Amino acid sequence: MECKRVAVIGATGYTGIEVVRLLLNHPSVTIEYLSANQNTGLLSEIYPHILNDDLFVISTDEAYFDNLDAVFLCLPHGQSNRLVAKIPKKVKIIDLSADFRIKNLSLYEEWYGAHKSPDLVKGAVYGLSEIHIENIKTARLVACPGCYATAVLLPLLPLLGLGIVKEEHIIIDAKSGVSGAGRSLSSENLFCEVNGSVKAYKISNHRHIPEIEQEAGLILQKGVQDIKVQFVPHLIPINRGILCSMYLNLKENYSLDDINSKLRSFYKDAPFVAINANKSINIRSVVGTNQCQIGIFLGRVENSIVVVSAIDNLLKGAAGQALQNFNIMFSFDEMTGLSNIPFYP
Ligand SMILES: NC(=O)C1=CN([C@@H]2O[C@H](COP(=O)(O)OP(=O)(O)OC[C@H]3O[C@@H](n4cnc5c(N)ncnc54)[C@H](OP(=O)(O)O)[C@@H]3O)[C@@H](O)[C@H]2O)C=CC1
Ligand SMILES: CC(=O)N[C@@H](CCC(=O)OP(=O)(O)O)C(=O)O
Repeated sequence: MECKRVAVIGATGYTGIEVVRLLLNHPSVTIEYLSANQNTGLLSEIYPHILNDDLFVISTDEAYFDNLDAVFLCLPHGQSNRLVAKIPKKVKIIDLSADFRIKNLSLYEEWYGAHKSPDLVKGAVYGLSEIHIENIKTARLVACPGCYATAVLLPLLPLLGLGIVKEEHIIIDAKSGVSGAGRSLSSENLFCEVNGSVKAYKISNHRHIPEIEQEAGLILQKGVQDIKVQFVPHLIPINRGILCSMYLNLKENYSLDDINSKLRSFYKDAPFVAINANKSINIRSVVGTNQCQIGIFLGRVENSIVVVSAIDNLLKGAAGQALQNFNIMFSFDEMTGLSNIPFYP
């Protein structure tokens, strides 16, 4: 099959270098160039785990787009929406930032500031692969979801959409490894600050709340701000991975077997989503993979369930889902370049 020519903009960040690693194992991709803000030069000198001596990182100011089929934007929020206007329409865009995730511009502005390419927001597709696969197939611009949002929405959306759980009192407790914060320096993420501790942060004030509420509202055919969730993220002293526990109330007295079979049937064609009743879920079993593992349990309170999901924030939560979306956009098998099994222990 013909190779697609791609560029990775922001290739020196944590998600960017994961995209590069995955692309190097993709049989139908040619990397045209990589770019960064300041960290330019031979990639193997910036990242010693990459041994190729022919991959150079240029400045994003010198980025060109004419001969590309696709571009991965792995930039901080507010930078992608600046750049997209320069990209010709024939080039497909896979954006890992939040710039095109939120459909309501005033809501976007509330959380991220003024949008620099508002005209392109409407046509962008929210890139939660399993849920929006049909729209992703024909999309020109895919906005990959946030890492926490992916771990929350994969179990939550079918539970809401199939009428299994109530939309009120959705309680989400999520924990993330430190790579979720990116590679740029911040004293909050220094070893001594993070190691040996766990902290809850941005309680009820995390920027993934609007995208979670938007998608929950859409699946229920309600407004993007009609559903409210309690969301508490925690920073834990590991490099990668997200574990998310959700406490939900059932609409009817469903058995666990019922819920398990409804979810399994919803995801029957989704190679990266694994559902199990009463299976203990952990981060180790998904790190290094594009999987989302989901465990469902009966709650102790009458008519309640507890749902636990785990993903690798840099793969299903970022670069892996981005490549999955690329595969869908270009009609490759969804799993191309993504079929890793995690190492153990
Ligand atoms: N980390 C994660 O788990 C996830 C991250 N995301 C999102 O993906 C995007 C990238 O995240 P991540 O890789 O973690 O971030 P990093 O901070 O690790 O990397 C950012 C990249 O963008 C470049 N860059 C930094 N500032 C600018 C600027 N002002 N203009 C142009 N380029 C710039 C950096 O270049 P240089 O090295 O030269 O500074 C680097 O290549 C973000 O929007 C993030 O929110 C989404 C899901 C998960
Ligand atoms: C541990 C940690 O700091 N995580 C990041 C989320 C990273 C991510 O996926 O989100 P965006 O793409 O929306 O930036 C945070 O809480 O801000």
